[in-house]
Amino acid sequence: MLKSFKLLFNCNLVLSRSCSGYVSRMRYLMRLKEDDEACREALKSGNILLYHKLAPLLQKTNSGVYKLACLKTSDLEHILEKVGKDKHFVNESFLLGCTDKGQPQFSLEVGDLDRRALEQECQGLFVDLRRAFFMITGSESALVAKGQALLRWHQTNGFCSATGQPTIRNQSGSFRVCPSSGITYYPKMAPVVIVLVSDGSRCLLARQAMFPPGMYSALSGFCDMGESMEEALHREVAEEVGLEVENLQYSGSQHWPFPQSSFMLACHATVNPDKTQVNIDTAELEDARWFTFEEITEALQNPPRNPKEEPPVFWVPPSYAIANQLIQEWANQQQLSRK
Ligand SMILES: NC(=O)C1=CN([C@@H]2O[C@H](COP(=O)(O)OP(=O)(O)OC[C@H]3O[C@@H](n4cnc5c(N)ncnc54)[C@H](O)[C@@H]3O)[C@@H](O)[C@H]2O)C=CC1
Ligand SMILES: [Mg+2]
Repeated sequence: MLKSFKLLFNCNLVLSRSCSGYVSRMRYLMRLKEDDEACREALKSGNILLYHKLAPLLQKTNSGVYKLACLKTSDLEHILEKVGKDKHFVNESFLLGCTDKGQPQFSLEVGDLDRRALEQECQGLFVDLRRAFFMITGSESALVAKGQALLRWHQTNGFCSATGQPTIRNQSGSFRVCPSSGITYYPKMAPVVIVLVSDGSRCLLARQAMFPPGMYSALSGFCDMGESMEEALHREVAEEVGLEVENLQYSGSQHWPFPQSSFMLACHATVNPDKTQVNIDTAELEDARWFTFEEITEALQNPPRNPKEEPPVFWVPPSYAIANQLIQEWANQQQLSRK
C-alpha cells in the first residue's frame, strides 16, 4: 500500500515537473472546480471581480483609461465590513480561471449592497457590460464577460426544473445539484451562427431596431435543435435577408454573454454578385445594406469612444465582438486583393 502510494506520489511529482505552465494551470483549475475545500482555500489568495446587478466594477488608471477592477480577497473582506456586510460573503464568489502566474480569479455579485458606497470604497465605477467592452482591453473583456455569464446562470438556475426544489451550488460554481432529484445542472451556452456575407467587393451588414443608433453588425441567429452550423447559417441568411450563400469559411468562435450566454460560431460566406438584392424580414431586422470597402475602413478606424458624444452615422461592434473580427478579416482580404 505504502509502496503504491509512494509510486503515485513520485509519478505526480514527475508529471508536475514535466508539465508546461499551461498544463499545470489547467490541472490546478480542474482541481479547484471539483474540490470544494481546495477552492475555498484558493479564494483566500485570489482576486475577485465585483458586479452590481451584473454591471462590472471598473477603475480609472493614472493615465486616464479604465481597467477591470480585480480586488484581493482580503481587501474586499475589509471593504464589505465597511459597507455593513459580513466578510464571509466573499465565499459566495464563483471561480473564473487563473492568471498566467497561477493566481485564481473569481466573480461576486453585490447587487444587494449600496452601489455608491461600494464605488467610493473601491475607487471605481459599476459600468453596463456593453459599454465596458468599449472601455477595456480584449483579454479583460473575455474575463468580465465570463464572470457576468456565470453570475447570471446561477441567478436563473436556483430551482430544479423537475422537482421545483432549490438547487445547491458547489464551491467553485461549476455546477448546481438538486438534492431531491439528484439532477446536476451545468452552465449552458446557446449556439449562435454569425456570418459576414460578401458579394466580392461589398459586405452585407444589418441592424435590429434594438441596436444603438448607427450600429450595424454581421447576420446572426440561434441554431435550431438538431441543426449543424452550416444548416443554421444557410437558413438564417435565407430567413433574414432572402439570399442563398455559398463558399462558407469558418473563422473562429467566441463566448458572448448576451442574451443568456451564446456560443458564437463565425464564418465568411459569399453570394453570386448577380443575386445581391436583399429582401429583409422586417420582424427581425430594421435594415440590411451592402457596404463598400471605403465605408467599412472608415467605420473600423472610427469606433465611438465616448458614450456621451453623438455616435458616428455608421459604426460596427467593438473590437472584442467576433462580428468586428469578421469585418476586420474581410477588410484585410479586400486590401490584399486591391494591391
Ligand atoms: N459577439 C458578436 O459579435 C455578436 C453577437 N450576437 C449575439 O447573437 C445573438 C443571436 O443573434 P440574433 O440575430 O438576435 O438571433 P436570431 O436571428 O435567432 O433572432 C433572435 C430570436 O430568436 C429566437 N430564439 C431562438 N432560440 C433562442 C435562444 N436560445 N435564446 C434566445 N432567443 C432565441 C427568439 O425569438 C429571439 O427573439 C444575439 O442575442 C447577440 O447577443 C449578435 C451579433 C454579433
Ligand atoms: Mg438574427
